[in-house]
Amino acid sequence: MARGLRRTYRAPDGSEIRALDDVDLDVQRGELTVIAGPSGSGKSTLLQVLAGLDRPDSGSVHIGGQDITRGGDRTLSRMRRRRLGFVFQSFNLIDSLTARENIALPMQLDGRKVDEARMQSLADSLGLGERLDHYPTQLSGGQQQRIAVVRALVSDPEVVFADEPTASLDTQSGEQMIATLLEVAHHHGHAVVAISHDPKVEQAGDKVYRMAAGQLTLVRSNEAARTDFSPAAPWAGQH
Ligand SMILES: Nc1ncnc2c1ncn2[C@@H]1O[C@H](COP(=O)(O)OP(=O)(O)OP(=O)(O)O)[C@@H](O)[C@H]1O
Repeated sequence: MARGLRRTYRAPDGSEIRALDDVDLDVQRGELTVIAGPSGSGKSTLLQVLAGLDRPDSGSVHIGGQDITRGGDRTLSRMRRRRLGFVFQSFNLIDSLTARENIALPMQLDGRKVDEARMQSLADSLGLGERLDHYPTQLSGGQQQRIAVVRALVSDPEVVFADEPTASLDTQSGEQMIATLLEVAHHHGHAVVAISHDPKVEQAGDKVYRMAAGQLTLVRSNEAARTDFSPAAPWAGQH
């Protein structure tokens, strides 16, 4: 996915900060990839570059055969809307819209029609099938998160990025979120990339990398993780 990424910032005293120092990364469908590491090690910079929200000084990021570090801003934002899904720390649900309307909104803003059957089957598989016509305030914190996950998945993205997905959650909701991300990777067959400080997220990862001073090292790879990935799922294998 990413090769030779470098991103340098200039500190106020004029010195260079290597936020990304020759980073390579491959992510696989059907796997939860976790990027851990201390504050300031470069995790957010990496996520931003992988998701096309920031450009590296050098190196490449390929998503679906396209190098997203090339091309103009419009191409980039279209690629982001069509090929990537995001689960942020705050779920950014709109209280005046139902769950169904919240899920549909990003695709509607992009001028696309939502596949209602896909939405329903994602919601069913995350235990939200009966809740799509509820408003966010009528849902528990855990259910709200899962709405945000369905919203990230409904456009069938190639990669789903999760930025500190458990940071704002209590222990139980955090555990539910981890189970949901694993379900999304293992059962729905998406590539899920989470950056996190949370040891429980790190423990759950199929592949775990650690960032330190802008360098990325693989610390664990669990090859058995993908055995329950079902290519027969209706949303799999369409890329
Ligand atoms: N816009 C910027 N200008 C200057 N330096 C920056 C900028 N953004 C990040 N940095 C520096 O780059 C390094 C990596 O920052 P980054 O935010 O990627 O780390 P992080 O691992 O995500 O940290 P945290 O876990 O605290 O969010 C840090 O030393 C940071 O101070």
